Amino acid sequence: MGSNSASTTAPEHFNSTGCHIQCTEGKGRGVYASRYIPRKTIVEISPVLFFTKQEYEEHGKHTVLDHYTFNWKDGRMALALGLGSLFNHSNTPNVSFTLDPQTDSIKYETVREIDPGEELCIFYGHKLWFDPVDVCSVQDGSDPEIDDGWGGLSVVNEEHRESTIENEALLALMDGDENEIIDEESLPFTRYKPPPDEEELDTIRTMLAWVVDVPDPRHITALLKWLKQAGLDNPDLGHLKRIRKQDGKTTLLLSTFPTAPTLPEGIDLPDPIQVPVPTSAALTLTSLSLKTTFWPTFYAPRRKGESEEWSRGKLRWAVEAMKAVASECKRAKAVGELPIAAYVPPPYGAEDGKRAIAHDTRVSAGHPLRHAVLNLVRTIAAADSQEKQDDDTVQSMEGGIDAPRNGSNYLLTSLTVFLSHEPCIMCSMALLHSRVKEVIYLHPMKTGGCGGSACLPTLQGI
Ligand SMILES: C[S@@+](CC[C@H](N)C(=O)[O-])C[C@H]1O[C@@H](n2cnc3c(N)ncnc32)[C@H](O)[C@@H]1O
Repeated sequence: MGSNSASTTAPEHFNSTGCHIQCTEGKGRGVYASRYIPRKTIVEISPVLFFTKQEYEEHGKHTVLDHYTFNWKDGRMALALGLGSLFNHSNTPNVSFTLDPQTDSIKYETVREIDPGEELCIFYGHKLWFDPVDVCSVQDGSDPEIDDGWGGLSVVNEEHRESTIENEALLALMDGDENEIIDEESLPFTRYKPPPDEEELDTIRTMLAWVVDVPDPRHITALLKWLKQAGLDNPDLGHLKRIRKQDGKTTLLLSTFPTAPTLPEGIDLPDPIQVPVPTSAALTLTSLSLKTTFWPTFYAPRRKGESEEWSRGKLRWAVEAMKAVASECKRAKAVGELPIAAYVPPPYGAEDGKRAIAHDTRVSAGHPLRHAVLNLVRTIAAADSQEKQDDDTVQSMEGGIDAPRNGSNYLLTSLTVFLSHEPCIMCSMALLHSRVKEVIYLHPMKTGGCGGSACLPTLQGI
């Protein structure tokens, strides 16, 4: 795009905010910093020229203007005048923009400090019509999490939301019967593709579980009842059979908790022991026979498409959750923290359940580990522990038994965590340890532990 003339530097732009126009190989013209620009500097306010949809469809779309026009809030097509049309795209933008319908203009503001010579970029959206060259990302080797802008959040950020082409597609997808399933190809996110099932003995992933031999199989019914009452029928072990009958011996699977469960009194049992058991169901028959050598495992071949289907209703639920994340990011930003947030809502369709939200507090706490995810996990742990104390008080008042609730020892069993940014390896491990069901994030990170630098759940030994 634009002219790639031999002279690559134009005079400094007369908006005098320290920007000039310059050409780059593969991108055409772009906006560059002539000098150091502090964070939160308004570098440009561009007036906007409007076209009707019809004018755009019949004319604009077939001209070079197509590279510059975008949807305004009310459905008209808009063209930013001034520098506005010359900001190139980056996945890690250093400039955010706000549409102002009062003045029919767009405000461009830096989201971090900009060094002289750096290009100023905005985030166009996730579906680009060209092959992006991305040099706006942090260039000085500093921590991208610290220097993070608003990349990715524009999809759910109210101020930016309606300016992206994909938003119209998103609104259309959410519209209609809540139970209607959305085609996998139309979903507004990409799924991390799990690796194929383990089909070699030494690649089977296992975890340690407590088991106990039951010398008299007539006690099995009573023991299964006890497992339930004791809260040990954890969904985490749902892929494994509870009882193994081998070489004339009956063995009962108890739990994967770190410490051995206290066995019921009145039944004569040996001490529990720990054995390795598969971490997931068998997806193929070969894997089934291998996994069963560790412990009897259920055979659960994946359905076509392999992963859980998404309905329009579930998408609406997820978009609402992401809006909560974006608002939390704004709150964090307003108090000088990094705009990184994590949110866990009750599961889709559930009327009630755990709910918590947290943002990064590394700046105010002066603590390098106060990542949003760790703050979220701590919030949930604190709430759980408070709830348990309250339950204990009620139980002791009522003389009830002190039994953990089903799956209550894990913090995020069956829950989805929504994040502004892909969690780092430390946070991914915390989520995994909390037995999170799924993680949905907006902004991928090179250092991430959910597909960026590694995908933790797929690592050998985890
Ligand atoms: C709004 S214009 C930006 C200014 C444009 N570079 C020019 O010279 O006029 C959008 C166009 O710039 C180009 N562009 C923007 N960001 C880019 C990027 N990261 N990599 C490659 N081309 C980019 C694409 O051709 C796109 O259609």
